Parts: sequence; C-alpha cells; structure tokens
Amino acid sequence: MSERVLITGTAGFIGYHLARLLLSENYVVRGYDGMSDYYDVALKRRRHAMLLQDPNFTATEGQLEDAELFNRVAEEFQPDVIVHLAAQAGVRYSLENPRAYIDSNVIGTFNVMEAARRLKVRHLMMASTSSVYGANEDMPFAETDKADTQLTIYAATKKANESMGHSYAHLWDLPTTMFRFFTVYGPWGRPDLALFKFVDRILDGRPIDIYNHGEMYRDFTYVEDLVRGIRLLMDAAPVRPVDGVVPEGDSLSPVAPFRVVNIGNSDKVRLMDFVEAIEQSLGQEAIRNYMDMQPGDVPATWANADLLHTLTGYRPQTDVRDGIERFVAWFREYYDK
Ligand SMILES: Nc1nc2c(ncn2[C@@H]2O[C@H](COP(=O)(O)OP(=O)(O)O[C@H]3O[C@H](CO)[C@@H](O)[C@H](O)[C@@H]3O)[C@@H](O)[C@H]2O)c(=O)[nH]1
Repeated sequence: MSERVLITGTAGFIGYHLARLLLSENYVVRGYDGMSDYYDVALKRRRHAMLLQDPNFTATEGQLEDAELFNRVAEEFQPDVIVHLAAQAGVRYSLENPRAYIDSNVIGTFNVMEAARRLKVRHLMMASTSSVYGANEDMPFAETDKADTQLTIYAATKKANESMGHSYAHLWDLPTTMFRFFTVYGPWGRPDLALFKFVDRILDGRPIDIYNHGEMYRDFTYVEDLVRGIRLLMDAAPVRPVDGVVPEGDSLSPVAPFRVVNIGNSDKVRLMDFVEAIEQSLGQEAIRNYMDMQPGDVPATWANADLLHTLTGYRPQTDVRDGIERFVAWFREYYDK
C-alpha cells in the first residue's frame, strides 16, 4: 500500500516540489499550510491549486501555532511520515520581525513534534538550514562540525529545532532526520530570494542590490535535486545505535535515532558569477548597486554532501547555469515577461 505523507508548507516553494515528486510516485499526500503573507499569497495559492489537481493530494489551511487543528488533521490522516517544511524563512527578515520566527519555528515545530510523537510516525523529517553553521569558517561545512555560532534569530530557531528534535527522538524513540538546506533555488521559487529579485529587476531595468560588493559565495542547490534527496532520505530513517557506536562521518546521535543531513550542491559559487549567469540567461545586463555586508548575512556557504551520498547513493548536481535557465523559463511564462 502507498505510504501516507503529511507535509507542512505545501503551498511553499520546497513543499510544493516535494509534494509533486511524491504524488508522481503514487504516495498519498496531505498538505498543511498557513498561507502567511510574508510574500505574495497568490503564488502560494497557485502552487496549491496545481497540487490539488491530483486526487491523492488534499490540503488544510492552518497555522502551525494552532495545535488543536494540526492534531486533528494529523490524527484524521494517520501519516506514516511527517515532513515539516513550513517555517518563517528568510535570513534578513529575521532582523525586522524576530517574533514571527519564534512563533512559527519554535512553537510551530513543537506542535508538529507532539503530533508525530502521539501518532508514532515511522519517520519525522524536518527542515533546518545551512545558516546554523553561522560564523564557521572551515569549509565545506560537515554535519559533524561544531555549529554553535548562529548569527541571526532565524538560524538560532533552526538550531533550537535540531535540539528539540533530538530530545524527542531520544525520549519517544521517534526516528528523526533534520535537513540542512543550502540556498535552494528554481522554478516556483520565493520572491524574497536573490534569484527571483534579480531576474525581476533586471527585466524591469531596475538596479539590483549586490551585498558585500559581490564578495559572497553560496552553494546554490536546485530544488528538484533537493526534493530528490528528501525523497531518498525518507527510506533511511535513523536507528538508535547499539552501544553508542556511530560510523565515521555520520552525524547520527550516539544515544537517539536522530541525525542531521546537509542537502547541498557541494559547489561554492561566487555571487558575481551567479549574477553574470543570470544576465546571460536573460540576454540583458544588470544595473548593479553595490552595497556593504548586510547584518546577519554569512559571507559563504559550501556543503559537504558526503553523508547524503553515503545514506542514499545520491548527490545533487545541477549546474547553476542550467538551474538559472529553468528558473528564467518558468518566470517568463508565469509572469508573462
Ligand atoms: N535575498 C537577496 N539576496 C541578495 C540580494 N543581493 C545580494 N544577495 C545575496 O545573494 C545570496 C543569496 O541570497 P538568498 O537567495 O536570499 O539566499 P540565502 O541568504 O543564502 O538564504 C536562503 O538559503 C538559506 C539556506 O542556506 C535558507 O535558510 C534561507 O531561508 C534562504 O532560503 C546571498 O549571498 C545574499 O546576500 C538581494 O537583494 N536579496
């Protein structure tokens, strides 16, 4: 029988793509999304409308903070797996509205964990971020590196989620995987992300802001690669190790069925090369507005994705130029530009 997967954040960028992938493999998917107005709600509604064309997809609109509603949905659906992707995302917005991160990411995630515990799901999977590596300078970032220097409340709430997840995995024998995502981009992407903003503004002839004068590096990860990684990790639920023995390079907890896994492209791309690839794809030059480093921003990210490969045999590998082409094609069609 097909597995049943409850995904939070199905109207969001990553949740939409994951639901699509799972539906294509005949999973039964239940979505839960708060439709928050952090960005254009019409885009969220369009994503949900696309998913709802599949009879194996149903969805509920609700806040993560609404424990009663979330429990009711989860109990009624009886998921085998919960994938928790809904969150207050965005690095720089967390300086403007820190409380939104506490509400969604701390309280909301707690509610999801409680439901997972009560329903004894086979695997709880939750999103964390490369931002938890904070001020770390040793690259590429590995899951076994110490990660104690978060630079924003956003990153801090995600690190808190990792700790919360560990405690529930330990106490309730709840197999839990936390993903650390690296700057995900692609079609149906978020309007607050650099790629969306850059394409939109270049096409309108408006200047783009280039933080830290372009001396920035990101491990840009193509969304379809990312959800493929999640899909494969679904079948690699962690098991509490016997006598605390953990294989070399594995982030598995010595005491709980819990691990964190990077999902990144393992390619450190210079922001200016990213901008040039966008210009090439659009056939149009950007007007550049060079700016200083933004508070809370990290200068570079770069994933060691060996653990993902060891667990699944898979590595994300879309070249950023190809991913940008696919985003631009979607953007032009969707916005008729
Ligand atoms: N958003 C944005 N980014 C800009 C801009 N100008 C330059 N950038 C730079 O472009 C790069 C990519 O920025 P984003 O696409 O916003 O991604 P991010 O800061 O890496 O954060 C994303 O990835 C994280 C995981 O690694 C996520 O946790 C986070 O929510 C977000 O999706 C960063 O170096 C950022 O400083 C701008 O006007 N807007």
